[in-house]
Amino acid sequence: MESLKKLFQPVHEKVDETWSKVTIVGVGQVGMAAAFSMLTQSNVTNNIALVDMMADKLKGEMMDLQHGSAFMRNAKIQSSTDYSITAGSKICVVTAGVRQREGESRLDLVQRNTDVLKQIIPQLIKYSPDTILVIASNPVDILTYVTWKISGLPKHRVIGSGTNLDSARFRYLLSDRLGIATTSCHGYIIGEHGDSSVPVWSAVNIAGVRLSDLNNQIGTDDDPENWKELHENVVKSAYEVIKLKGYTSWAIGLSLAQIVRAILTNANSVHAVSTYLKGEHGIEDEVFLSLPCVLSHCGVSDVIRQPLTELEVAQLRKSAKVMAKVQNNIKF
Ligand SMILES: NC(=O)c1ccc[n+]([C@@H]2O[C@H](COP(=O)([O-])OP(=O)(O)OC[C@H]3O[C@@H](n4cnc5c(N)ncnc54)[C@H](O)[C@@H]3O)[C@@H](O)[C@H]2O)c1
Ligand SMILES: O=C1N[C@](c2ccsc2)(c2cccc(Nc3ccc(F)cc3)n2)CC(O)=C1Sc1ccccc1Cl
Repeated sequence: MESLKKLFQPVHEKVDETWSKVTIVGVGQVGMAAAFSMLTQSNVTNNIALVDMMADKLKGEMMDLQHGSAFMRNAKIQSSTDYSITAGSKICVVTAGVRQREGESRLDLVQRNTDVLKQIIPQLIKYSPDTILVIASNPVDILTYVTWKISGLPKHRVIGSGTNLDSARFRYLLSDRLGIATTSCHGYIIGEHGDSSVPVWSAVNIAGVRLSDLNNQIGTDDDPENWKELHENVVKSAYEVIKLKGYTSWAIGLSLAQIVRAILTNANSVHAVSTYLKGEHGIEDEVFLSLPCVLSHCGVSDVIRQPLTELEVAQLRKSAKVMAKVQNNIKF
């Protein structure tokens, strides 16, 4: 320690900051893309705890990230299979899960991932009782509901990534078709994440110019410009990416980092995420589906009430019934 005394004079004990601590459970493709995004994107966090059940993979991913510290902002990156490492996390992002087996039914997958969440969620709450849970594991809307039930947290502190990725892909495709930056192309996909999501055509706009005002058949089968294909390609591109690289990671990782940034910075910004929707648009069941939500330090502070067509409402209510039916068969 003698040489260090020549290097610097301690003035005050350093503080272990946890005000922006984020836990990521699951160091697979999604979890590590999320960790990398959070540590390298601006204004997210420099304090990450990684948890997984595969000890060697976990340590390897932690070390590999730590070795990039020279390119980060004083990052603190820790990991353990022991959940005590997660203590004091403001946000816990759950990407852990088992993959759908060939021919496996959605319900069977849900039950297996429910059993995974029954191991994870109580441990997270034990060490961070005030945390906000962000779920990415699929089927994300049902698993967000499962997390809400297991955790006992209030609904504003249990958030699913929902159609955040769907909406991002939709905006990219819109941007690509118009030749305008994606950040200036606005649109929301709502409802159930994945194959049954719902595009809100009346909300698609560039600088407030609604495409539906320029083409009142937009999104319909009669539309001569076939804008409906844009939403169809949101789904097709997911399957294409899986076919080409076997998984998806970068877009969902960036999507999770955006959600985390909005919460940690008390942004009050609007994002399509999966939230408790009983009572919205005539939904009667306790389900989690996506609508544009205001994200702030408390989690979901508001749900935006977009004017929807009868068809859009019907699609939303149909997804709610499908979710409720699956949820009623889950063994907790
Ligand atoms: N919501 C979305 O838009 C979206 C997009 C892409 C992927 N996903 C979903 O994200 C999830 C993760 O995908 P992936 O490609 O990273 O999978 P992956 O198999 O690469 O990683 C999953 C990780 O979870 C870990 N894990 C499993 N059980 C665990 C437990 N009980 N405790 C701790 N860790 C555990 C595994 O060890 C593995 O490292 C999947 O459910 C996938 O469908 C969602
Ligand atoms: O980009 C993805 N990749 C996944 C994936 C990642 C690793 S293995 C599969 C994907 C891709 C294609 C289909 C599909 N279906 C699925 C349905 C229920 C589940 F529980 C799990 C997966 N999932 C997981 C997923 O949710 C996405 S987004 C996505 C999927 C389908 C339609 C539209 C979108 Cl925006």
